[in-house]
Amino acid sequence: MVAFRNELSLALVRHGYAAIARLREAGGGADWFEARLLGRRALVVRGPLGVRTFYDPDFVTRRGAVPAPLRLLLFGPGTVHGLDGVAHLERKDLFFRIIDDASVRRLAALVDRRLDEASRAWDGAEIRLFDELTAVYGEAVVEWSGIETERAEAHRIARELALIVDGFGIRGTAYPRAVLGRVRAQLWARRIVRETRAGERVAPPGSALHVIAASDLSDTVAATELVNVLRPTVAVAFFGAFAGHALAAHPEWRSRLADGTDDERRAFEHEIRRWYPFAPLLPGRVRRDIHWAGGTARQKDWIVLDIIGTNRDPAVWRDPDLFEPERFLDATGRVVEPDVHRYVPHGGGDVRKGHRCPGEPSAAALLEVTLRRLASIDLDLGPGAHEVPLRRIPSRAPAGTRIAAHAPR
Ligand code: HEM
Repeated sequence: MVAFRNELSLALVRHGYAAIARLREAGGGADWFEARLLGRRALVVRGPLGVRTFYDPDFVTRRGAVPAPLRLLLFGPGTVHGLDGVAHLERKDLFFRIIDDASVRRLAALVDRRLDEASRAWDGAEIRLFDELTAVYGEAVVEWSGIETERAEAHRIARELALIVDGFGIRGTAYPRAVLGRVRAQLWARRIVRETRAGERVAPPGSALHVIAASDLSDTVAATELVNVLRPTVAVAFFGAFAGHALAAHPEWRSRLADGTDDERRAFEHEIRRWYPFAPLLPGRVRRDIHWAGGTARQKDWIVLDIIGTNRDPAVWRDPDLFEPERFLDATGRVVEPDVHRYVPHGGGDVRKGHRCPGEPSAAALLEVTLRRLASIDLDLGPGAHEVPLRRIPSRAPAGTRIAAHAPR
């Protein structure tokens, strides 16, 4: 039993998002501490120095960093996430060619239009916000990606993609359902890529499908990367549902978000991604010995970046456990963009050089338009929906609870 005492995978199963904090407390409370992951030594780090170390390619590699059951489920075969060095930068460039300021604006406009349409049907109804947003984001991103398809088909694929993300905690029935979702989404994407390459389907120049189909990736890897654009965009629905929760919990912000400045919406959006739980950690493998106050992490040991602990690091954030969007506003009401080594819901460091998420601008833009729409609707959380579930990974708010929505003002 003693051998399992500080085994992170077991702690995650037992304590969900509180796992790392509990192991840290049990080990004396230091920012960096030693644990075990899948039976091997793991250095768990948080805070700015932890982020710098985790993203230093001299010390950390991503090869073999994500265990296969999770890697194949979440990211797919041959994905950008597991590449290092030049191969990684070349693959990453594919995503920068797809996601730029103009394309993010286009995606946000598509989402805004569909949200407007969908929210009119919510009048007086009880809706599941997560499901509604999955459909809205899914339909928008399928169109934005240059994939022509029926609305019902876009909704079906959006549900598969949401299932994949819902299973990343690798627990209970969510995991096998997620695996089925991955298989179906992967086959669908491979068919789309093949049809495009065969000239049977036309993708608008510059669209995700066009860029990916024109690449020299195999059909399977091209399908993987197409899903790596679609899946995480649908996954913004996890934060979108939290946005509904945050608005219900902080009604004093509603008029500021419906009619206020872009800066206020952006500050609120930043705080949602800092405060609400989604990805709990990132795993890497030590490439070169890391000497730290508690010892030495050796080659092939795990290194784990504590995302939640960094986003709530008391050495960085004032009252880190309070939900306070004002922390991202300066005295003149302008938004203060968070530091890339202190704010890591999408990973940290330089997005161009490391593995940080290239889709962060899309996620932020989607959340901002969602906040503006939701702020003009009455959202009543059902009984029991005020707690954010922290045992289950990924958490969802408000899990399975209905929200009474009323017509836009
Ligand atoms: C809910 C919203 C999202 C969250 C919380 C999120 C989070 C993350 C995290 C934590 C990483 C890993 C960073 C690392 O390994 O250092 C990542 C990587 C990635 N994300 Fe996102 N992401 C989101 C949305 C998006 C969107 C909308 C896209 C694309 C349109 C996207 C595409 C990617 C890709 C391609 C990578 C791999 C980057 C690499 O390995 O270099 N993500 N994301």
